[in-house]
Amino acid sequence: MSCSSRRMRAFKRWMNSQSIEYSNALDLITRQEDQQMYVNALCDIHEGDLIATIPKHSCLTVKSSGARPFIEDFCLEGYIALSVALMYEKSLGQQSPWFGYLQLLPDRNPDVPLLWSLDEIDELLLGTELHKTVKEDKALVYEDWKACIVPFVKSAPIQLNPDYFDLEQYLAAKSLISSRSFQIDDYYGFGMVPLADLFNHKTDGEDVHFTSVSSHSESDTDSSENIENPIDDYQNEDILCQNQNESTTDILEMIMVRDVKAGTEVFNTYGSMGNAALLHRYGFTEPDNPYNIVNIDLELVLQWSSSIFSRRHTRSRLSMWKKLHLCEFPGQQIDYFEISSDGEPEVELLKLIFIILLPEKAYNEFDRSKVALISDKKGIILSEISETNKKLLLTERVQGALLSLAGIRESCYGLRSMEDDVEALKACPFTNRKLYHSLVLRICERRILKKLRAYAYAGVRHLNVCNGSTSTLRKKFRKR
Ligand SMILES: C[S@@+](CC[C@H](N)C(=O)[O-])C[C@H]1O[C@@H](n2cnc3c(N)ncnc32)[C@H](O)[C@@H]1O
Repeated sequence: MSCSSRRMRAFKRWMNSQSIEYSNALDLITRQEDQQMYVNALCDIHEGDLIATIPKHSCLTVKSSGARPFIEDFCLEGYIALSVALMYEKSLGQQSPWFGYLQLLPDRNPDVPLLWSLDEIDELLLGTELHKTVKEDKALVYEDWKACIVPFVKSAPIQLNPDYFDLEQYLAAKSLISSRSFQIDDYYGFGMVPLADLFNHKTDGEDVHFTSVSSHSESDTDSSENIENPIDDYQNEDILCQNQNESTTDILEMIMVRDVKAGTEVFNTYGSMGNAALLHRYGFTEPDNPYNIVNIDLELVLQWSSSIFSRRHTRSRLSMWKKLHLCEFPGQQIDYFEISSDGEPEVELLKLIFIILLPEKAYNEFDRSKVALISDKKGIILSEISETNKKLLLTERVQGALLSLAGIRESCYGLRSMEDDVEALKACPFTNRKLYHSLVLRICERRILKKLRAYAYAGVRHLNVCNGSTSTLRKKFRKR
């Protein structure tokens, strides 16, 4: 019997000891090539079938861990507290009540970019939405470890083996928590949920819902809350601190939300996330993910503006846009603008570009009246422009600016062209997961930028047809 089959058998025995029950229609599989686990249907399973029940006390959380009193005394919270609980239980080895579960898990999830080396991050994530974020994450994790974990180990009232709490172990715990934890309820907060964490994710195509059944709800009738989405806001202390006294229910249920044929995989969903978020938290991407986005940083727009106009011009237009924005959305600061998966820029980006490009006379007029001229005859009130009528702002100059911005954003990916990336992906074995998923991310982001260019060009073409001035415009854009 292979090592992975032995571990799976031990896990099944442990589940039995914890009263975790699951349907005999489920096959828990470990793929030999890469040791990835997943769940298959052994026979047809139908919508509405209850396929598993998991007592909450079997989940590894801060509340259930033996380290709870020390964690609470030390006032650790959120993901730091759960990491300590996980490292503590691992340090106990066979003495831990979760040994049968922990022995099945990998030591860490090496696909999560937090665990990549700085060289890998620079090489594989250059230009992507994750490049800066992951570098910042790494620095923050080190600071957290130094500021919280080291003093905790030194001052804990019981002897802890520091080898199980070093930086490596903390990073390993963080990668597991990031990719395998679920929000349980207000009492338990979030934690590791055995069995539920063997299901892989499929965007908008899940087969099963993971649910907390409440038998003591306010209405005194049974109610259920879908907790399919593993704690997107797991650092939200408000949620974790509510109702500290008791858990309203004892079990979690997994219920089928569609039919699955025998022999096929049963998928959960981790939520509606683009590839950057999936790679960041779970270490994988999907080829056609409708939630992909690309951001254009405000900094980049200012860089573009300063390359054409004086600094004074850029500063005063920026502050006008900020004033207008804060009037509409008090307290909401914008540092970047989203480009959706179909290449549409968010309206605030168009407004900012529009204001930057207003000729001096029109700008002064706009400053007085808040009505901006979009042509000799037509004026618009900028605050009345929303996502639905934003195309009104697509003047010829705004479209030109969008093309320039798409070009500047594209240059962040370095010297390798999109075609190079596509070729590299074709040649990349799926088992080289870091390279494979970072290429998918780069390509899907660059496809969005291509669509942004098409969005701008489409407007340009439309205007040319209306104005009958195709050649002049073409020349203008070739020069840029
Ligand atoms: C909650 S676990 C799911 C079970 C996991 N396959 C295992 O071996 O334990 C989440 C991890 O599974 C992998 N995973 C989940 N869904 C995936 C998908 N659609 N494609 C590739 N990997 C996926 C990723 O490594 C992710 O971090």
